[in-house]
Amino acid sequence: MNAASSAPSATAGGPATATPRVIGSDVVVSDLSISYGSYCAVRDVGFEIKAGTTMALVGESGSGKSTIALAASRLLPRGTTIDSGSICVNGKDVVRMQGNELREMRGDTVAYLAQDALAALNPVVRIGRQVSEIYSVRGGDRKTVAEAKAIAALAQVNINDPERVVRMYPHQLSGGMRQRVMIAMALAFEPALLIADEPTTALDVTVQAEILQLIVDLQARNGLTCLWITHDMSVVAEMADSVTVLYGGRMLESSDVYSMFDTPRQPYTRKLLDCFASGRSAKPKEAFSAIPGSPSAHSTTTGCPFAPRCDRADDVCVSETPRSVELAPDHWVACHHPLDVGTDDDVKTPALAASRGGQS
Ligand SMILES: Nc1ncnc2c1ncn2[C@@H]1O[C@H](COP(=O)(O)OP(=O)(O)OP(=O)(O)O)[C@@H](O)[C@H]1O
Repeated sequence: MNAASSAPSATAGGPATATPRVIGSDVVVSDLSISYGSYCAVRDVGFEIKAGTTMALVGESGSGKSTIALAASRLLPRGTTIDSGSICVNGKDVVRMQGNELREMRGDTVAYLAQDALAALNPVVRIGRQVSEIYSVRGGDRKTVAEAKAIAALAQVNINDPERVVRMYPHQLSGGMRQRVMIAMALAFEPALLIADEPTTALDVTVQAEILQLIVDLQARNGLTCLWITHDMSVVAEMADSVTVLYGGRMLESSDVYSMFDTPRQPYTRKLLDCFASGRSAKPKEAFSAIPGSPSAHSTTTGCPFAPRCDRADDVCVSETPRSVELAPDHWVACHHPLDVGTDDDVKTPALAASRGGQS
């Protein structure tokens, strides 16, 4: 797809049902290519997230999800180049920001929530100081005002007894509590876009569910736009309004979450969903689905990056990069041999409806 002209758009209708006060913004990523030295990790990626909705960026390890997340937060490591493209939030291109505009963008417009809260927090500084410094340093508040705001921010993310928690160090908190602190810090200045880079991967399932619910609640309250990075389709089923599937740094499919789960058109997406469905339904001794091969072994500049592992691939898949085509309204697919609709190619994933309390 030429993403600049035809970025797929998210469709509302996901978990948040209240009418929120929308602070979020449309996000439009166009023709984005990013390289680590001579290695191109992201190629010609484009998508759009409607204000107040959540888009999940999914794909196996190494597909380029975090690279896009870091680019949108302008946190890419030194030596990384954004070769082309734009990432527009609130109508402004984050890629081209410099100086004060860039400093203000971080936190004010775009907030980044990392997977590892323990690594992100300073181990020798009490929680209260870490949170209140956001208000005093960035917001210019007096110390007492900043401390009061820190306590209020911790209460907002359902931390009980925040007056006690502000006196604690990060290692004294559970993983879930640390992630709540990180969410409070990320949302301190009501950013337009929250980028959540697998923030629940390190947590056990019950804490994970609590954190997911917290973000859904916060989103329903303030209409935050969310880019959710994950390889976990059950999290996608829980959280996303729309989904973009990456593979080998390229976008293979993008649509609203229901079309993606019910009528995936890219064979790779279908295989990801088969893994998800088998993980949910597998009885003891029943085999889990897996995708044979590994993505890291196949870095291609021409052809479909999934071709070496795809059972539908032929010569054209190897020699020509598929263009992204809108096969149904807002359903974009890059594939020379897309799956058919209304045949056995469809997957019905009741788990999605169950995750959404029966919505469909
Ligand atoms: N700092 C770096 N230097 C060089 N190559 C990198 C760097 N960071 C990532 N890469 C490479 O870029 C590609 C995309 O990596 P990225 O971390 O964006 O993928 P991902 O989909 O987020 O994977 P994961 O789910 O494992 O985090 C991979 O091949 C990776 O090895």
